[in-house]
Amino acid sequence: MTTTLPIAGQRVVGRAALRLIAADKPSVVAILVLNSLAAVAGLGAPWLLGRIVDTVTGKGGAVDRLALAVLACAVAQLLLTRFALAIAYRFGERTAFRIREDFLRRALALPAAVVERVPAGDLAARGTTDIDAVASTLRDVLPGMTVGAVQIVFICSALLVINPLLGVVGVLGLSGIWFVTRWYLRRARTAYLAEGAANSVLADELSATTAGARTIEAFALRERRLAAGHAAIAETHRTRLATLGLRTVFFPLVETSYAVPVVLVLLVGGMLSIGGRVSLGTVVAAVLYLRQLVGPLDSILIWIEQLQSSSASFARVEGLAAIPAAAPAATEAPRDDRIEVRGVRYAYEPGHDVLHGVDLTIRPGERLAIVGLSGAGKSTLGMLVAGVDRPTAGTVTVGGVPIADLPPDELRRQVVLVTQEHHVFRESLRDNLIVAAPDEELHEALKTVGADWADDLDRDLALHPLDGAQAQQVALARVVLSDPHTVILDEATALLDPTVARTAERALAAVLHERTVIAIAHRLQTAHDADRVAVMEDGRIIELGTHDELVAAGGPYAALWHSWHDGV
Ligand SMILES: Nc1ncnc2c1ncn2[C@@H]1O[C@H](COP(=O)(O)OP(=O)(O)OP(=O)(O)O)[C@@H](O)[C@H]1O
Repeated sequence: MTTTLPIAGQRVVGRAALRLIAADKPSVVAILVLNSLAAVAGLGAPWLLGRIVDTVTGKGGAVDRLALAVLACAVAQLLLTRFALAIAYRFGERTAFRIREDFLRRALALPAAVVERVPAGDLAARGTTDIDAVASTLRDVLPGMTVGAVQIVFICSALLVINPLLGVVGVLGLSGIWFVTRWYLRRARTAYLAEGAANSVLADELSATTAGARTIEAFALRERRLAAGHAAIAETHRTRLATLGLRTVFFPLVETSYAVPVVLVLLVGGMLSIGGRVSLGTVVAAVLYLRQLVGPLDSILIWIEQLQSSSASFARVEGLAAIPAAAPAATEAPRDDRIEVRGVRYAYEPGHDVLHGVDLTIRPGERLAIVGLSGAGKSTLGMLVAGVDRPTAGTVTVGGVPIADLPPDELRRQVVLVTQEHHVFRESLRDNLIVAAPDEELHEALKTVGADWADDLDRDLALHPLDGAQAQQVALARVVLSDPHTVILDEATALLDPTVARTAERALAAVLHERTVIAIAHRLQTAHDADRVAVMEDGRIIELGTHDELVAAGGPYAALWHSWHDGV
């Protein structure tokens, strides 16, 4: 069962955007000022063209000087825009950097148990495509909106100044755009959130399909995966069509709304001009201003549209902050190496306990095997004893301190969980060993686990990847370096091929030497060799004792043992 990552509300997104803007105030101010000046420079041309018309019709000054002024305005606008853009791009990239860093920090601060349960595709989509969408909007939206807004304010003012009546007619004629935009905004956020969620599901399906390629082949699951993939693609298609559908209504309506004020000004201006109350040049300038409004209005509306999609993305990025980070670490150090599990319950989903009050004391130095049918709760118990998550009720302590509260460095010295998943990072071999130690110690640890191939600690594992057996040796070398008193083995060598498993088991034996071992046993031979065996069924320990005691007791373990032993 997976957990869905939360989505931040509009207010949280708004505050986060303001924080990002406030973090780079000088750039924002420069962007606003330069773009405003560029917008003012851009206003010179229509007014000057109006004067040229009046000059030609015999009411003004020299045409050549006016034409030169038009050119000067254009050059000033070009230069100011260029500098404003350069600052805006740098601002955008710095901001993207900040969002990415924050996202990474938040993702790493999530409790490991949460990370394991969230769909990997969703986390990846939020960390890549969503952040990209936010970053490019922040980079472009500020200059885009400023230029647009300043131009609109100045153009409308100019319109009102050259002729107040024509100005009012023009501005009123534009009001239809407001209604159209309101209609659109009411629907867009939900539609874009649905699109983002569908994209995440698709990313998840694709990553699950690639990660499970072997299983799919082995169990002939191709058709089932195709059906699941098809459903995810169909949902992406449907949600994309929904947002595109909104745009197919929005943009044509806006286009039509632009013509309304021009027609009105031409009608009113024409009548006033015939009556001699306004010059033809003024009507021409008013119409040119209105036509000039189309550019900034268009860009503002495109930005509003873009803001809808990227604020949905930002809501997904910020959603991560809504998950409580791992609880503060314990300050107390464990008194001894004794691990106690008392009255432990655990639920992956609220209300559905998979452990129902487990009690267990793990004696320092013992080898304890946990056996039971699939789904009995063995891995869950192992995960809690390893401090990956806290129990829903009850306690899991080492030396009297709750294990999951230990700071990572301390926890690593107490208990380490070894599973069949060996994470190798795209870094050097040295960095992959994780524990900072002198080279001799690192070599020694690698030698202990039989990694004869590992002579170069600087080997770049991104360029020269490890095979399965080598990756497992690196994982075991990490255990040697952490030097915990207790190691939990959960299917540590179960899925490896037999030749590799033998090497791995030799390495494992070296690692386990003189440590407490809790082995989640899939082969009863492991239980036979252990000091004690705990038998789990439906989230409870139903038997606990030595192999011989349990066989003699003739209970569930004895039955399991006989059926396995007779089958061998
Ligand atoms: N991530 C998870 N989300 C929801 N339920 C889970 C999750 N992991 C395990 N469970 C459920 O918890 C119960 C115990 O599972 P657990 O993996 O601990 O059993 P197990 O004994 O280790 O089984 P196996 O031998 O198959 O690994 C099962 O019902 C399982 O379906």
